[in-house]
Amino acid sequence: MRTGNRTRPVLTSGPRTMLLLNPLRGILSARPQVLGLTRFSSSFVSRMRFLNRLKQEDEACAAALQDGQLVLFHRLQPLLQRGPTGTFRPVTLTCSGVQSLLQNFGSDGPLLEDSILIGCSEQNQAQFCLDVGHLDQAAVAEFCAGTFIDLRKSFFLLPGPAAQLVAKAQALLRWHQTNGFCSATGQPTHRNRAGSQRVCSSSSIIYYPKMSPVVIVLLSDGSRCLLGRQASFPRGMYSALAGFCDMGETLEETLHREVAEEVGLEVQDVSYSSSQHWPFPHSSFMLGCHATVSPAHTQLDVDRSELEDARWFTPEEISSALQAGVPPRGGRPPDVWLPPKHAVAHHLISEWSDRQRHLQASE
Ligand SMILES: NC(=O)C1=CN([C@@H]2O[C@H](COP(=O)(O)OP(=O)(O)OC[C@H]3O[C@@H](n4cnc5c(N)ncnc54)[C@H](OP(=O)(O)O)[C@@H]3O)[C@@H](O)[C@H]2O)C=CC1
Ligand SMILES: [Mg+2]
Repeated sequence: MRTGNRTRPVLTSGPRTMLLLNPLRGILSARPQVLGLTRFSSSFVSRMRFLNRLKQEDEACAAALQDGQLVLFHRLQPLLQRGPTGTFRPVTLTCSGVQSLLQNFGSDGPLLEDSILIGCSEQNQAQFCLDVGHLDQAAVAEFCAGTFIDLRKSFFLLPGPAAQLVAKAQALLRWHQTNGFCSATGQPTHRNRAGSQRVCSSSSIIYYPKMSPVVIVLLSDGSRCLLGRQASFPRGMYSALAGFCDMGETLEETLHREVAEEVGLEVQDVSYSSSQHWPFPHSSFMLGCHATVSPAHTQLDVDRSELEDARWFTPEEISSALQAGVPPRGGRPPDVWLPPKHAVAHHLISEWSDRQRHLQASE
């Protein structure tokens, strides 16, 4: 591996360099006559159509890569950098920056073309990710003035949108790494340019990246909410109840079944709140709901093989746990604390707490 005489790659994640980017550069460079986009369409609509076209047209995607931003991973760990204000952000490189990095390290492994489309910036620049796991991790990190950090840690260090982007990128990289062969024929599969699908070379079966749907529910009896913890959770952390959807189930059926299985209660009303892609341990699609049980039937019958504990919490207990936040690493955590802000469980608990506060204020 050649490491001497290195030219630093062009970083695009800093605020100063971002200002230099032409906002329409990503779109215009990717064959605008083919894309059929105009400067004047809604920026969200044009971004979505741009991305969709890049998934469908290999040539357009290759052109967008030349003008794109890349997030680097090393064996599924994202490369992060601490910004001037102390907050973390993913290191993003230009295409030529990654090319010079690969050349400098004498890379004979995966090439720039192995990068996977993950999104489009507000400045209409296509975003890609690339795993350089064949290179020396410490040397690449030093070269890019960043650090490769385990996804679980990265996810909570990054601000929300960056955390979701990095989680999506890792999920796609992982999916490609583990879907190189057709499960029907055993023959190799080949990806399209964007990396949004793989096709069996023999049967032409098309494979798309997979997520497992999970229902997560915050149960309320009108005045309290129910939280539980698995033995595998960090000590003291309580969360909303969650469970994987079985084949053929609706969201409501999963919710009713999981609540019955885990705590022995019958759900009355269900309302949808919000959703989230959750990368741990593998890609889940979390569907967050609120649900009620009758105040006359709140006696828990906890399945101890699934949950170590489950209890009803008052609005005051929830409010003070929300204020206390996530305990710092090391030392003894409090008896009860709640999932961090990035988790849909936190969102459900906050929503319930706000609603209780409004109800109490209006009484
Ligand atoms: N973002 C958030 O706020 C939160 C996210 N979560 C996530 O929700 C997910 C589900 O919660 P959990 O309570 O564990 O789920 P379940 O209550 O469904 O229990 C998990 C068990 O279900 C079985 N199972 C069924 N289908 C699948 C599948 N597709 N993938 C993996 N296991 C499956 C496995 O059992 P077996 O091995 O016996 O077959 C597994 O051990 C977890 O991945 C967790 O990380 C949970 C809480 C909060
Ligand atoms: Mg569960």
